[in-house]
Amino acid sequence: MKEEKTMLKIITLGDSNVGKTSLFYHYVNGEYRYNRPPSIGPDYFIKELKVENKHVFLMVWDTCGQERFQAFSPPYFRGANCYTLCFDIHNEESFINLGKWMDEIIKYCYGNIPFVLVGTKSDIPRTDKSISKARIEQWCKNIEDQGIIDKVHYFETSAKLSQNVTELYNVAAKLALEHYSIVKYISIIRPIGPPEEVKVGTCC
Ligand SMILES: Nc1nc2c(ncn2[C@@H]2O[C@H](COP(=O)(O)OP(=O)(O)OP(=O)(O)O)[C@@H](O)[C@H]2O)c(=O)[nH]1
Repeated sequence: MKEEKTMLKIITLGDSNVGKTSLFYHYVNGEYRYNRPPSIGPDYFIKELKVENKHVFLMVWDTCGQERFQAFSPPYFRGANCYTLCFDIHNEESFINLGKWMDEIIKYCYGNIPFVLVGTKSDIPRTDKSISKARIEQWCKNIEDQGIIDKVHYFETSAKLSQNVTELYNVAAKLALEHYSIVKYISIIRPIGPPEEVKVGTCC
């Protein structure tokens, strides 16, 4: 029998300049690109891989963190199986704005929200102004305590030094497959249409 092919959608989110495109570019091309112009719109690529012995197509979306993109972003938030939520570990504002990005994700999801938290630019040594590991752990714990997700998966990455880039996308792919299976299961057991509060099909 022909193996069923599964398309999983992963969306990269976070403030402008945190290094989203550099991560995305590194994952696609296996290298760091210096002097890249800022993103002017969303971009994506599709990669074929095996996740837990299942043949899947990973559709990874890069977005730009600018306000003008956020104003038009809802179509890109929808239909995701996992989000990679990025902040720069040396940029306080990008860490504080994680709450804003979470609010956006929550609008389009229900149940356990599949996301991976990514602290970027780990090749730059931490200073007093950087976000401490203790603060990041506290942020993860708050999210877990609110029941938004059972366990936050956190990676500190460097696109520049190739640290944790593949690892983060491997975990995102695994979470995306789990989410895909749950949504598929719900749509099978509720074929006539979901009750209003479940909103299958309009969420991630
Ligand atoms: N040291 C270091 N710098 C990085 C790393 N990743 C990205 N940068 C730098 O951070 C800046 C922003 O990187 P981008 O990948 O363009 O950031 P972005 O989040 O996609 O920005 P927008 O497209 O505006 O949303 C660039 O100058 C990169 O060279 C990293 O791992 N280490």
